[in-house]
Amino acid sequence: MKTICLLGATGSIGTSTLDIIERHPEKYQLHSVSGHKNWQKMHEIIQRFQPKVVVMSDEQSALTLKEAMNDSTVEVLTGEDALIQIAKDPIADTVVAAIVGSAGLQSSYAAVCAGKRVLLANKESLVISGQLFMSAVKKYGATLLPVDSEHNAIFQSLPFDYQQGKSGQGVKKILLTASGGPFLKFSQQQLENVTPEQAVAHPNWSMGQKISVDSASLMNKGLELIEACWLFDLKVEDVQVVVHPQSIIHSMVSYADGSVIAQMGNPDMRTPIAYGLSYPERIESGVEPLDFFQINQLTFDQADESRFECLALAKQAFAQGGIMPAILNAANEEAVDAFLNNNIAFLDIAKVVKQTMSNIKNDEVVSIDQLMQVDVLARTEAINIIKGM
Ligand SMILES: NC(=O)C1=CN([C@@H]2O[C@H](COP(=O)(O)OP(=O)(O)OC[C@H]3O[C@@H](n4cnc5c(N)ncnc54)[C@H](OP(=O)(O)O)[C@@H]3O)[C@@H](O)[C@H]2O)C=CC1
Ligand SMILES: CC(=O)[C@@H](O)[C@H](O)COP(=O)(O)O
Ligand SMILES: [Mn+2]
Repeated sequence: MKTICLLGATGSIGTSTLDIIERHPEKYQLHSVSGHKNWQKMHEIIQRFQPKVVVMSDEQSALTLKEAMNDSTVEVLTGEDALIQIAKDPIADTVVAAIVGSAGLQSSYAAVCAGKRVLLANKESLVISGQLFMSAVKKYGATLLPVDSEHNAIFQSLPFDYQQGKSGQGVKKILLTASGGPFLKFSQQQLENVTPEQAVAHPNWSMGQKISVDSASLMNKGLELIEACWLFDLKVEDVQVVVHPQSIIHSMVSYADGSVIAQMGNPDMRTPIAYGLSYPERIESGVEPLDFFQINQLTFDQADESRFECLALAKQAFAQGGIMPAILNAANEEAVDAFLNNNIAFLDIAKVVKQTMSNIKNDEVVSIDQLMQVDVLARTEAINIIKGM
């Protein structure tokens, strides 16, 4: 029996994880959960799963939840310290890190430092703090299992020794697939007028708002490229983005002998989550197997970085190193939020990120605390840029 701490239980990944846990009550027990503001959904989760500890990181939502509950056996906590507390609590052996954005960094890092089995959905953790994060995985003997569909696919397509941290093994290139998002075929002129509603309507995946906008701008692919480099000890040149609009192949590994191994499946996050929960075994996930006679075609193309500048900006930030990826990430989070609130246009997202990156001087990474300060600084800068637009 595995005992689970689920960070970001009220979100899209959280919901898919709960579905898997519910399918296998003999294998998984939910010990602790976190949400931020959605106390109604958390109330339902408590009734369904009866976790022992609940964190609502937003204080007012924690109070409202407490008032709505009459079950005193559940402990309701609030704040960042409480998130870290459940992430490193020895009772849970497995932590699913599914908070969105830099808000998820400290708790996922705490889980790694506690030597947990960590199912990482929060790609921003690796973008911001890749070096520190991966060093901590080694130092504290954590088991890091990527949940992001592409990285999970790469992990599944790598040889066992590579999965255990021994790079080489005849691996030549990683082919990171990208759907291209809802605006794949849009001209530059059409991109000027797209709305938040259009941006969050991903053609293949049902996801939270922030990652959906990132997919539409291709920032998601930029973040994933950085994520892949840290996870699999690669250089940017080792990773090729391949636009594959059907999202059937979730990524591939190309080998020295000419073999290319791909992981395929219907686009449903329950597959990588089930894989992470049961690794190295496999369990039922509720996802229908692919029906090859229903698939019309699988197509592939290059990514267009002139129309989707965010991908190029992410590559630049990673090449510059230091705190620059943290600056990129923070600026992007603010810009996406402003776009979703109709305060800036879609194409302004890249402008805000680019300007923030050039306004803040790069520096060496020292600690997670320093990176959290950089996050605040870059957000302040990005907000000023947004106000001036
Ligand atoms: N959805 C997907 O298919 C995929 C997601 N990912 C990654 O997984 C992560 C989660 O994505 P997704 O589930 O789509 O996102 P959602 O927006 O659906 O859910 C986000 C979760 O984080 C919580 N949260 C939001 N803000 C804060 C905060 N400031 N402090 C603490 N918790 C907070 C939310 O709480 P509440 O709702 O209660 O306010 C919710 O539980 C992201 O990093 C994303 O990039 C990766 C691959 C695929
Ligand atoms: C499901 C998942 O992992 C998302 O990150 C997905 O990859 C988004 O798709 P694109 O960014 O390729 O549009
Ligand atoms: Mn992905």
